[in-house]
Amino acid sequence: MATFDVKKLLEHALEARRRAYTPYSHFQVGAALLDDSGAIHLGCNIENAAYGPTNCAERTALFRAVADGLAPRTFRAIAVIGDTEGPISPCGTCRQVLVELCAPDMPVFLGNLKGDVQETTVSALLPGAFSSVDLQYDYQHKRKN
Ligand SMILES: O=c1ccn([C@H]2C[C@H](O)[C@@H](CO)O2)c(=O)[nH]1
Repeated sequence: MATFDVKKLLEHALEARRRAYTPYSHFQVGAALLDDSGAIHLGCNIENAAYGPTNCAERTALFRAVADGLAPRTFRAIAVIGDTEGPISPCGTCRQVLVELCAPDMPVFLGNLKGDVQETTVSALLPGAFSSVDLQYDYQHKRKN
């Protein structure tokens, strides 16, 4: 049982979605990231005429939280919402960034406008991910083992 309000987190993701800057795809996505103090960090997708620099909602929320001083891997959950047929499916780049900045067992709630919600985890979204472990990087001491 989650010790936080999943419905509220999804509502925040929906609110974040309204801020999306999507002149090219017109596909708006919102994300809400819960930190260990209970604060929620919002993210939306922000597109670009060159397409490649587009930032997804998930990465916007994660990068914003880290830039605001939150320590990576201390987050408790993330909710993502888009206007998809089933629960939204994060892109490969966002899955890799989730692996980098969140604990493997952190819950991820994927929703859509119809109210479908799928609960998964960071590690389930990207099995076999390349990570700091592969670099033999000691994250705690910021040096190679
Ligand atoms: O999980 C997802 C999937 C897609 N997008 C964005 C990227 C782009 O702006 C638009 C269409 O791919 O949706 C997200 O923000 N998150």
